[in-house]
Order: sequence, then structure tokens, then C-alpha cells
Amino acid sequence: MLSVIDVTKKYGKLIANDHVSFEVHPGDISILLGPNGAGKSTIIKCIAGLLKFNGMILINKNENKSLPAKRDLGYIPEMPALYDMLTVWEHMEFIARAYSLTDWKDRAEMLLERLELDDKKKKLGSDLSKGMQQKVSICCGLLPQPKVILLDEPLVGLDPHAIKELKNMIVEYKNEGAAILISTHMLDSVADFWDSTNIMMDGRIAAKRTRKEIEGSGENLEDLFFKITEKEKSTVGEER
Ligand SMILES: Nc1ncnc2c1ncn2[C@@H]1O[C@H](COP(=O)(O)OP(=O)(O)OP(=O)(O)O)[C@@H](O)[C@H]1O
Repeated sequence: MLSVIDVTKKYGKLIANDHVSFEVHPGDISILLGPNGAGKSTIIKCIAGLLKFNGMILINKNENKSLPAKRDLGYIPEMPALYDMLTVWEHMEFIARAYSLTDWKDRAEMLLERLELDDKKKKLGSDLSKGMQQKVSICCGLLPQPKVILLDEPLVGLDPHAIKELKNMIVEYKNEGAAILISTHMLDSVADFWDSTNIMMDGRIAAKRTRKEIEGSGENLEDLFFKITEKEKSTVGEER
């Protein structure tokens, strides 16, 4: 379970996250929506332990910067950051050592095969295309079988096969009880499988819904997104 409790993050005077609170439960796929600059990547980086913030973030009840929390967390960033001088397979080895994984090789092979990287194992990070780097980053994030998974714009730049496989993998992790948070602009791409959503605007959570609530009210996700973000925009405009 992921708990974000009253998180505020400022970059200098700019408030990128303003008292943000939400939860993602085991077995739920939660999507984080919002226009450019709403604060989605910032909260994801706070959860991943990459930024200092005010408030509290718990991963399975452990403070996010603690070792047990880090063991349970998988983070797939918007921009893949590979080591230029490590091969694809060495990236897998690196993660396996960092997480003290045992019996990881078959799993690494399976992940690489599913994302069509099995013939790229000996290639250096610097010799991979942007999409291939993104695929390696996904394999690195998923190798330790995390219980809480953060994906920041995971489908951007992937080919159709990889998009299909990653979506399948996300649903498999959900079915195994992982709590999954996905930041995306591609509403269509997540329409089939999301369970809850938080819509951000100007650093705040402007609306929260479960799928059941939306289906019950007869709205669809896209309508809700525009209703919330366009209304918020005009309200902010009026206040100024
Ligand atoms: N390192 C930084 N230093 C200063 N300001 C930053 C930094 N990173 C983000 N910001 C600002 O914080 C705000 C939120 O940015 P963030 O990247 O979290 O938004 P986002 O919702 O992920 O946007 P997008 O959909 O464009 O990726 C923006 O105003 C952005 O300019």
C-alpha cells in the first residue's frame, strides 16, 4: 500500500505539490492525471525518494526513504537513466546485486524476452535507441518484483508490441496484489484497467474518483478530466 500524506514540495518559491494526499491500495491501478506542470512527476519523484518534501510518504507502512520501503518500491522514470558502459544484461546483474536477489536470472530472461530485448543482452546502454533504453528501465524496475510500482509516462516512446506487453504486465502485477501508480496523459491507453484516479491541477489534487464512482455517475474519464481541469483553470483565472 502507498500512502501519500499531506505532501508539499517547493522549488524555491514555486509550490509544485501543495498538501497532496492520496492512497493506492494493494491490487489497485491508480492513475495520476493532470495538465503539463500540474505536479505529477514531482509527487512521483517525492515517492521514489528523489526529492526532499514536507509531509509523509509510506510504502507498506514504512517511511519511503527507509530500506524496507525501497525494497518494496519499483520506479520506472519518465526519462530512462542507464549506465552507458554497462550492457543490458549487466544492468540486470546490477539490480540483482543492489536488491540481493537470488534466482533472478530466469526472471530477467523472461522480462527481456517479453520486451523483445533478448537479442540485445550484450549491447551497451549507450548503444540503445531511446525506446530500447525505456524497455531496459522497465525491466530494471520490475526485476525485484516490487509491491508498489510507480510508472511515470510509461508508454511514451514504446512500440506497439511493448505497449501491449507492458499493459499485460501491469495487470499481472495488479492481480498479484501490487499497488500501482501510473502518471499519464494518454487516457485511452489506461481506459481498460484503471481502478482509481487522482486529477492534479496547480500542484493540488483537484478531484479523486474510483472507477465505480465514474461508471455509476455515467461520466467517462476524459469528460471528467476536461471538466475538472478546465473548470479549475477558469476558477484560477477568475481569482486572479
Ligand atoms: N527541478 C525543478 N526546478 C524548478 N521547478 C521545477 C523543477 N521540476 C519541476 N518544476 C516545476 O514544478 C511544476 C510541476 O512540474 P512537474 O514536472 O511535476 O509537472 P508534471 O505534471 O509532471 O508535468 P508534465 O505533464 O509536463 O510532465 C512545474 O511548474 C515545473 O516547472
